Amino acid sequence: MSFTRQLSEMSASELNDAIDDTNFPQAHILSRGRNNSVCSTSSTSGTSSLADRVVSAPEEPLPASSEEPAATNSNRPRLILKSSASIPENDGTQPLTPQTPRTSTTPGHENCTFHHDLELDHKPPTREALLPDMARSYRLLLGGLGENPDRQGLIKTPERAAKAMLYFTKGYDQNLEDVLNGAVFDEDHDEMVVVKDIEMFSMCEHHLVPFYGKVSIGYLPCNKILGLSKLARIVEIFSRRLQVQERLTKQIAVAVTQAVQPAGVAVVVEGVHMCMVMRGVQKINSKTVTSTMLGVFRDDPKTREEFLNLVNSK
Ligand SMILES: Nc1nc2c(ncn2[C@@H]2O[C@H](COP(=O)(O)OP(=O)(O)OP(=O)(O)O)[C@@H](O)[C@H]2O)c(=O)[nH]1
Ligand SMILES: [Zn+2]
Repeated sequence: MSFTRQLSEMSASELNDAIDDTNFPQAHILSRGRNNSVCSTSSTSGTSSLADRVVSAPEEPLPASSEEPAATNSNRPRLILKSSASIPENDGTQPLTPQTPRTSTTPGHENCTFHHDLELDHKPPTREALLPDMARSYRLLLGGLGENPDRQGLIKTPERAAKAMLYFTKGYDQNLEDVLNGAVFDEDHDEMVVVKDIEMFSMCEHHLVPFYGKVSIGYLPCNKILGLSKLARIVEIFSRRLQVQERLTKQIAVAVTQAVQPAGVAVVVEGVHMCMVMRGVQKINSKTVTSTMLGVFRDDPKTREEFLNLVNSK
């Protein structure tokens, strides 16, 4: 079973629950590199999902150290990444990109070539097969507004709107493995990588109106780097769905983790929610900032500060 399939098999809420307590490998299985950066020394490879990387926190106390981060003293239950699980090396027998059409192995979804993460309960085999039903719904909506769906200006609107909605949610049809396209490179580099101000357009799952903004992503590599554009593509996978900003932020962080197993990942999302601008409280200048800090970004204040300084610099 491929790495992506395993990631995909987690529902949004499972993913959310899992990440809430995610921490990176404990000090006893880590070697210290650059400053306080940490890389797993485990050579274990192979496939693993977040779910099967959940292990109990070690019984033995962590080594006392002045550098010991406060986060490791937390009493809350923790998910620990068991090893440096990675996308399987391509030994030449497996294509990097799955065959198309891709199908699901999940019962009831055998013919499905989209919704890899199964966030949606769906029947049609392709996204386009959704169009007629969606267009009918938009037509009803127009009627519900008191409009005449048959007047000239609106005649094609239901189909246009359906196509637009499919576009706004096209992330459901994407998966990490395809998007990465093998652009993960071995590189002896352990300095922070930051790509900031990546434009993001998403759809508020509560009101079905847009929220938009920018995403900044940082990671501290452990001998693997990611093609730079892939960070922006990861943002697309998860923003082009019905979302809440908090989940979007976490999903991006987890995907970067899955892609390159870094020592840490930091994601900051700054969003403007049209549901708060055009309606409701109508606060046109409010911005929502969410962040997910994993691994060394969570544990080491200096690393986190370095990232935030880079993100906030003009
Ligand atoms: N946490 C979070 N909340 C969001 C997001 N997008 C929209 N919301 C909120 O979802 C909530 C829905 O609240 P409800 O009271 O059920 O809906 P409502 O009556 O339309 O709420 P108002 O927006 O306050 O008018 C609102 O507070 C929205 O601001 C998001 O990305 N994250
Ligand atoms: Zn909303």
